[in-house]
Amino acid sequence: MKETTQRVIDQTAPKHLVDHNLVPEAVVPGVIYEKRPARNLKGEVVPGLYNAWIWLDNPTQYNSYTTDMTKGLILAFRAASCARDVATVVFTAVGDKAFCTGGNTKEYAEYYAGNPQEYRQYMRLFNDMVSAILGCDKPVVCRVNGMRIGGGQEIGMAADFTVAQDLANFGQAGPKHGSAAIGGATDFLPVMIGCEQAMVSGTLCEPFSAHKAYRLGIASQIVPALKVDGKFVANPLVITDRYLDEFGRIIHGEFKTGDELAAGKEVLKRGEIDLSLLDEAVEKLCAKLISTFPECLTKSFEELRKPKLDAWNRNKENSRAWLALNMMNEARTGFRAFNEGTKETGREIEFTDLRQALAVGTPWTPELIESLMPGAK
Ligand SMILES: CC(C)(COP(=O)(O)OP(=O)(O)OC[C@H]1O[C@@H](n2cnc3c(N)ncnc32)[C@H](O)[C@@H]1OP(=O)(O)O)[C@@H](O)C(=O)NCCC(=O)NCCSC(=O)C1=CCCCC1=O
Repeated sequence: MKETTQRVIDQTAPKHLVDHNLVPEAVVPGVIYEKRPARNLKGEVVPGLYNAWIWLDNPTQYNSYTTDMTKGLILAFRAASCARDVATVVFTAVGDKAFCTGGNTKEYAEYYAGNPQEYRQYMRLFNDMVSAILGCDKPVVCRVNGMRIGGGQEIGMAADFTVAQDLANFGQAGPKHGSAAIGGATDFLPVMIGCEQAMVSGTLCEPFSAHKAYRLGIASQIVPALKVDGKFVANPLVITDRYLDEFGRIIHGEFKTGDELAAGKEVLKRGEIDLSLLDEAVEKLCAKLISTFPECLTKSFEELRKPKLDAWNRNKENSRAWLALNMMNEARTGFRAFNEGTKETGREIEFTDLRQALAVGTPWTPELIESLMPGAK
């Protein structure tokens, strides 16, 4: 820093700063709040400036968020938002398998199933968590370290930027597990990728590869993460070397099938995952962001958030009410099926059995739900 600027700081900066945060410090298991020194475009540390790295830390359950973790995230985003010395928030998770696969299905199945008034309270926290991301006073970069599914995709899309390692898949799970993707996905997806592809993602629950997410506009950058024989290679399970098939359909970013897939799996087995390029890309983006006027940057991202924020604010209260009541039947069934099922029995219900029962007017009774559980005779 120039000496003259330092002198002005010494003479005019207040000796005591008012704390605008709600709580002095929040330590919630499952969420890590870390301040890392910010770097400039040359990669040098900038003294006195930081990026707040907010980590989901529940890797054995694919970084799904529990009720306590939603509280931790609200507080962490609030802390980062208020911290004068924090320039950018990096929102990420521990490990290389998952960024987040949404709400904790064990908690959903064992506590909230059949308990709509409790789930309604939970949804207040969930909504506040999404709003805390969308309302953060700092730009938010989602560092996608692994799959981003269900509510994980929703809180990830609430961020301003998505930078992903290319083995990560992106998608929704709701209609397969007894929910609707109305925790943000139905608000954000149409404005981010258009109504048709949003419909595909939000209803069919077939994940997009990172390459497809990048092409459609869910991610602004993807980087390779698999190292084979010391060299980074693109996700070998995905078509990345050609754009069109013989009929002119886009196949770039689609998952490989058949022999090509089998060969891809062999490559995957031989490799090791290295997220250093992901970290480099995230640091570079953070460096670009601090190389701007702070208020002009803030005004810019506040305006650019509006299409997502408007849709979210329009729908979030109704969505909360609907999701609470849905815990009485479809969520109660779907989340229990995922929680109680196994690889052998499957973790989803036989959807056509339920549809056949409802088609002849069968009411939702505990017996109907039991009969639908995977493995039920
Ligand atoms: C498709 C999957 C994401 C990944 O599948 P796969 O790669 O086959 O891994 P699994 O063996 O299924 O998972 C590994 C272990 O992690 C546990 N796990 C995974 N996700 C969760 C979760 N969300 N909560 C708790 N535990 C989870 C899994 O049980 C495995 O552990 P185990 O001990 O059993 O070996 C697949 O995992 C999957 O579909 N996961 C569930 C996705 C999901 O349904 N999420 C909730 C969606 S709904 C939601 O998030 C909502 C948000 C707010 C609004 C309302 C709402 O519904």
